[in-house]
Amino acid sequence: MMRSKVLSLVARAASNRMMSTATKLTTVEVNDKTGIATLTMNRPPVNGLNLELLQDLKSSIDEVEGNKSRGLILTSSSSTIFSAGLDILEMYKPDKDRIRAFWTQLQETWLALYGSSVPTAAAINGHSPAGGCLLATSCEYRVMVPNFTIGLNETQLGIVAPKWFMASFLSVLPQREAERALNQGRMFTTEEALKVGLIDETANSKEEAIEKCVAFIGTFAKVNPLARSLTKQQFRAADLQQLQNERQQDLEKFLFFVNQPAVQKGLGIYLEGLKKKAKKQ
Ligand SMILES: CCCC/C=C/CC(=O)SCCNC(=O)CCNC(=O)[C@H](O)C(C)(C)COP(=O)(O)OP(=O)(O)OC[C@H]1O[C@@H](n2cnc3c(N)ncnc32)[C@H](O)[C@@H]1OP(=O)(O)O
Repeated sequence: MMRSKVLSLVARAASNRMMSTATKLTTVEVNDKTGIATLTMNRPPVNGLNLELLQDLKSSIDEVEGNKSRGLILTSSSSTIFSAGLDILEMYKPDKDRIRAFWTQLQETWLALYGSSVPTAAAINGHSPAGGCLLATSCEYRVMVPNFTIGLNETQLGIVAPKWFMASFLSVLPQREAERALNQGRMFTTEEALKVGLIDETANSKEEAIEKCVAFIGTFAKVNPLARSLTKQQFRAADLQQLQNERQQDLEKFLFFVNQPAVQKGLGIYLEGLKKKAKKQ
């Protein structure tokens, strides 16, 4: 029996970056029986990670950290998309102040998720490119539904994944696999992802994926929570510290890169391609 506690009612959905409406972009439901929180992204059509969704994700993660949940499961309300990654509209012809806030928020959200003290798992119930893959690989365990794709495809867009994207990827894949996949901008099918170890299990539905995430989190039931979380944090400390130390440089590097005319041109062409494809469907 699930008592649905919507802990995070969030505001300011912006499918257009100038417009804000009172829609919740993330919800957190804590299961009374298991004590595990399910954090659901809800920004149609593709859970594009814009400033507001990133803010909501961060406050939901904080909420879960603060409410003594036994674990966090990240998933999506869409039946076909986990997250399409960063909202390209945030990076294409960007507003000067907003893009700073956007990247800073992305850093904060990653630090909170990758460094979370509670056990984390992703129920990947749809496509999960780029920033979507970053969120999934920031969790400790991944269960994915068949017939979708996951990966860091940045080079396909003519952009370069920052070091901390690579750190998350490398926490899951061996260096050789990670390097090759990133250089290729490779998207893995569910089956390929399982084979290479990018995901831990497959499931036939979102519900089954969540059950498997619950079972993973359950493996810690008899482990001392403080010892577990300190151990996790020691494993991740170097990656977290590196970004903490370089946050300002990382921001300036991103701004410099994204504002290059060639990068802007590439993003424009990519967006146009996405829009044409969407119209054809
Ligand atoms: C510069 C330093 C490093 C920066 C790091 C960046 C990391 C990133 O995350 S970059 C973003 C990379 N993401 C992608 O490449 C994903 C692109 N999207 C897709 O491949 C597909 O949309 C999908 C597989 C996720 C879903 O396919 P589906 O057929 O269901 O939906 P579509 O018809 O393609 O899309 C619907 C709608 O959404 C728009 N859209 C899709 N993805 C994005 C996005 N990432 N940002 C902004 N908008 C996106 C798409 O254009 C359609 O819009 P319209 O309905 O208005 O045409």
